[in-house]
Amino acid sequence: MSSSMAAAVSSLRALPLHTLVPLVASALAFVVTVFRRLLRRQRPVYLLNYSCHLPDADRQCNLEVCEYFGLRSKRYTDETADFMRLIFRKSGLGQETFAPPFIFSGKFEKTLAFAIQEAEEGLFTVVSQLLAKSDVSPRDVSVLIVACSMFSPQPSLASMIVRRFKMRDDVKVYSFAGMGCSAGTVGIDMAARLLRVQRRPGYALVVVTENTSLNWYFGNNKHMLVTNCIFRVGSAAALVTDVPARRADAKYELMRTLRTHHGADDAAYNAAVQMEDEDGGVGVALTKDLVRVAGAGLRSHIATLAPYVLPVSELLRYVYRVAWAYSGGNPKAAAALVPDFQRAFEHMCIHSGGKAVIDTVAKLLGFAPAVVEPARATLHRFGNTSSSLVFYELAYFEAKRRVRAGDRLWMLAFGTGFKACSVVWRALRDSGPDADNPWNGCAHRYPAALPVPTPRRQNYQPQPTEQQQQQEEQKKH
Ligand SMILES: CC(C)(COP(=O)(O)OP(=O)(O)OC[C@H]1O[C@@H](n2cnc3c(N)ncnc32)[C@H](O)[C@@H]1OP(=O)(O)O)[C@@H](O)C(=O)NCCC(=O)NCCSC(=O)CC(=O)O
Repeated sequence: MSSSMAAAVSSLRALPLHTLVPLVASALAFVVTVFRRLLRRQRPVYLLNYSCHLPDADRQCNLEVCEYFGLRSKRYTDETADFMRLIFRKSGLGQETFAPPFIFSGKFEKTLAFAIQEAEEGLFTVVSQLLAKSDVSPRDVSVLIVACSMFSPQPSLASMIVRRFKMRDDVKVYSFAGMGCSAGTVGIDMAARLLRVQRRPGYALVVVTENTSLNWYFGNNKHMLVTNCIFRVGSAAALVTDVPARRADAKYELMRTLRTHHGADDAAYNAAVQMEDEDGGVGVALTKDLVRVAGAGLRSHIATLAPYVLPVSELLRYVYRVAWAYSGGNPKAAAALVPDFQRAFEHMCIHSGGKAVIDTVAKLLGFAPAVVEPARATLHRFGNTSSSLVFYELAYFEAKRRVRAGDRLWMLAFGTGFKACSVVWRALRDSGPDADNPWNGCAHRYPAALPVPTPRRQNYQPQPTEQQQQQEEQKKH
């Protein structure tokens, strides 16, 4: 024992018992806490890379394509066609979104074969692109998570991928449906949890898509027609890993995930539901209440998220503003206050499930138009592609070369149920567009290509359809 140690021990011995006991107890508690923390420390999880599907240009779906399909199918009344035209014009979708294969087939029936074709095209393309550019073999993948809300075939979409890419037989496969547009973020959360309980570091492949073929709605229920007008084809795949050696190649590190479920509330549960109309036509109904439900869900979601992501200065500022409003006798104003999330994140991938959804998030969180520009651009270019939306939005930031090492990025998605899910990333390096970035060749057109915002419920005069014009002509003669 060195002389200084011996001196310390003898001075400890000299202490009275009532001082020595608490001192030793606190020191022991400190050592145990540090040891337990070290044992429980989770391995960092990285987003190695991701890939989004860009269907062929001949699958682009402008208003003319929709009108032609509607007319030729002979399944819609004039009033219904007018309604869809109105929603299309107001939706914030551009003229280059992608429709499922059956729309272009000349057959006006939804069939399982078309749904399988739609699924295979999206899933197989994104998985091949992603594995190739990440230098990962399909046999390296230990966890496979596949999500598609509206289509759940047997064997599952996950099995289709295992078969196609000849994955190993101990791959842990999870295929989930009915989770709505939040499934992409839920998939990342699930991948991180599954990797962390594995003994050895590995790779989790998360593949998300939506499939509208079998839920294309041929009827007159307006809530179900809105789905036809805003949902479009899109898929994404992401490779999540906790292999320490891949940190140098990874684009982002996962900082936090948060999932909140508001389904205990009837209105939230019923906001978006798959149903049959009175004639037995199946589709997904989006109620007008969905936007309010999304706002309420977001409020409770951010109340949980805020303490984990906001800097202390912003939390204190928020508490001060709330206290000030209360002390001024204005509890309503106090309840409406939200912290400034722009102090927590440099980039935000906000769920772009519809124009009104983006408007609601922007209003509630006090975001300037520039903050929601990527969400509006994604809705305009790709439509509501459901669970893959947040990846198309991430690709937008990269296409615009806005991501710098150290930047914090917030993915926020809503899903039927009704649920909200957040994923927070930190950029490990500057990122530009990959060769398969779906915005290559069009990112430069944004935000200029976005339509001028129109006030909701503005007077709108529907244009006569081709059929109506012909009837008018016939009447004249
Ligand atoms: C549909 C819209 C583009 C319409 O634009 P505006 O709001 O500017 O237009 P508006 O208010 O004048 O409405 C135009 C006409 O559409 C009708 N209308 C609007 N929303 C409707 C709805 N959900 N069901 C039935 N009708 C609806 C209005 O009554 C009006 O008809 P009339 O003139 O006859 O009175 C917008 O409201 C919107 O973006 N809504 C949100 C879409 C949505 O739910 N997205 C989430 C998808 S689900 C998701 O993302 C999560 C998941 O799936 O998991």
